[in-house]
Amino acid sequence: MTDNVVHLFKDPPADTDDRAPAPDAPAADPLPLEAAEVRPVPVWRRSGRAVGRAARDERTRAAGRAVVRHGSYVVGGTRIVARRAWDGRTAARYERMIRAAEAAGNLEAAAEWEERGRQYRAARHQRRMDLLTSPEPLVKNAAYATGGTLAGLLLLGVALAVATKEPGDVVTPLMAVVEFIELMIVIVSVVWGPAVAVAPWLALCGLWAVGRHQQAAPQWALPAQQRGSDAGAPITPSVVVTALRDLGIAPLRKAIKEMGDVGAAMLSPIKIAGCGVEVDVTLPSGVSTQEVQGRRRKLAENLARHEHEVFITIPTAARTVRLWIADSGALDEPIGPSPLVLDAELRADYKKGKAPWGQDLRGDAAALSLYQRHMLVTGLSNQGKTAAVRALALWLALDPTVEFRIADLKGAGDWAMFDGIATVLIQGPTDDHVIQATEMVESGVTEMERRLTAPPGTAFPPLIVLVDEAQVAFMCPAVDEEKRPYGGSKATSRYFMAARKIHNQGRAVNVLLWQGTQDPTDQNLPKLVREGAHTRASLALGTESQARMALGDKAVDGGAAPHLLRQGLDKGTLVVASDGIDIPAGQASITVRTHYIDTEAAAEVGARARALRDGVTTLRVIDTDEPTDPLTDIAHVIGTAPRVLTQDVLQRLATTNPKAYGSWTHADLKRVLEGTGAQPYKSDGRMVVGRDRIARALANRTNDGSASAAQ
Ligand SMILES: Nc1ncnc2c1ncn2[C@@H]1O[C@H](COP(=O)(O)OP(=O)(O)OP(=O)(O)O)[C@@H](O)[C@H]1O
Repeated sequence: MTDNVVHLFKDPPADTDDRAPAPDAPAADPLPLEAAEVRPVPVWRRSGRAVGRAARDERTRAAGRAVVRHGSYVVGGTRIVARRAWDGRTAARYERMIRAAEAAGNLEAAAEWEERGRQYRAARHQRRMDLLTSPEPLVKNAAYATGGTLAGLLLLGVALAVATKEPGDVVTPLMAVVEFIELMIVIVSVVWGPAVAVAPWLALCGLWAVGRHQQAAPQWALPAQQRGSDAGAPITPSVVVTALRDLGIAPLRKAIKEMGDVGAAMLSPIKIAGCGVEVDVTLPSGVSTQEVQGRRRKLAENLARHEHEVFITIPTAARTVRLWIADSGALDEPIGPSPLVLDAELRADYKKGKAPWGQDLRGDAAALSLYQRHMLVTGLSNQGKTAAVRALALWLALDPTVEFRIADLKGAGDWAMFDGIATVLIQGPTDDHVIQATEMVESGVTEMERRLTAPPGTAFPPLIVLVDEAQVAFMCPAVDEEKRPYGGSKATSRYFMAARKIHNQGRAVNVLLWQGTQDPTDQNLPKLVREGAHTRASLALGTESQARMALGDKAVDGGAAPHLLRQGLDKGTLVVASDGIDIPAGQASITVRTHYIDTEAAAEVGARARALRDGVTTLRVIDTDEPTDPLTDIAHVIGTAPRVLTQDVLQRLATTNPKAYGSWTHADLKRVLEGTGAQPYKSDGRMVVGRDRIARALANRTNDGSASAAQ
């Protein structure tokens, strides 16, 4: 019969699993390795993997998060509503505020809250006592009200009956009220059932809404846009308090925990300040302002900002730190061009004016008074030091009474636009340039000493002696013929001693030293020279110890942190310590983002400054080995001015060629010019040398020369 069976499938598969091999069957070959590995995986393991895959699937996780989130909203909302109700019914709020004030060490506020709590309790007690005695008047009042209403309705009915002449109308108003009440009862009896059914759901929705509004769910369960994307999030009191709490300062954490919800009592109102916000934090007792300052990076990260976007300063109020928190990325936006470039009519006033330098972090204009202040600007290389000092010099150049003597010891042409403005312009990095720069500073000392011996009441035009890249001078190994070094910081070091002398006495007679220096060390910027400057400003620096050199301990202890500026990114941003700039009360320094005036724009401003001046001749120091021709040199130092004071001629000659003219007196000048027809003469009561007379003397000499040559 089996032969007659027709299989409905082709070659049925051999079911090797279920059937044991026949005892007499030949032993099967052992399975090759590959075959062993593809053995089916047990069902339990496959199901486990499938469950794991499903659990890891993003859709499952999103669904899980949604369930937890919405559940948490309800639970959190219930907690919040319950606490609000509890706060409303009890004195818990006052207790909490007292604890917060105590934790913050503010005993005055604690006493005030205690008093408010006492008043609240007294009022509550009074209400309860009133409740005990209230039923009798309540009943009475209800009886009066009912009687009054009935009487009123009847009166109305009587009036109606008189009007309609229907005696039955007396009760019409009364019946209308009865019918209305009946209708209400019907409505309530109809609505009551569904209302009772719906009310719990409405309450649930309300609690959910409260929880959702307060984001009362774990961070990980929140929607993606609220979770972890707090970079640049607005700064709210709770964000600041949480950031402070998580700063890792145990007493601060403990105090904030004790304050609970009212930790924000430590904060002043958060104010918009430029491209960021500002808030003062009164620290609880036991927490020092220094501890908070020392954790700037952590605080910034807790506030979802970069370190350079948070500034911590110490205002006047005790135990208080002032936080300035930039809007995310705002500090990387450039500030606008300088008013010097924008306003072609701008003029400077050395004494009363302020140089428009840039903006402070609040976005307010930062202007610096340069009146009688020595200046030191430091920073790492290529951070904008020259541009910052030059911006100030360009502004001051718009006051034609100011004389500049400039040595640029880099010599890359950054100061070339001062040709025709400065009376001395040295540009170059070699030892020879340092020697000339030193002699230029020494000529400043000579001028200062002359002024110091002038009769009291003499007015002195400002003289700015400016050395850019002054570290080159301090590091110069050259020595003069008396073996005195030009560089270094010994008592015999010529640059150092000249700088110190100007620092010590130059201010009162308007002889001021401005120095720009790079990457300060004790060697390239000696302590006495750093301390002598009234205005100290620093661009990005490498270390805190350099910041201390640049700005002084007081400024750094007060929060100045140029070492935290970002090299390369914060170009042109300076931390400034000076009484010439408005610094918020209690702060020791201010951060200024300077306007950048590039070399081209600087040349334009320079041209305007030159036009305001009366033909200044810039001396590029003459090679001292050249033979001297006094008449030509005098003509050169007079330049295009019609006449120059003999004193100034002597001084310019000494600057140009100190070897030849350094020791010259009025008598020498007179001797040389005698018989040339260009002798010094009196003009407005002062001895001067006239340009035209010198030119004539030179021309006569040439003619004489050519005449004698012709003979
Ligand atoms: N206020 C500014 N804003 C933006 N960028 C600036 C500013 N000032 C300078 N820079 C940029 O920094 C570069 C270097 O400026 P600068 O030559 O003034 O630096 P430096 O510190 O004097 O350099 P070095 O010490 O090497 O002489 C400029 O070419 C410019 O690109």
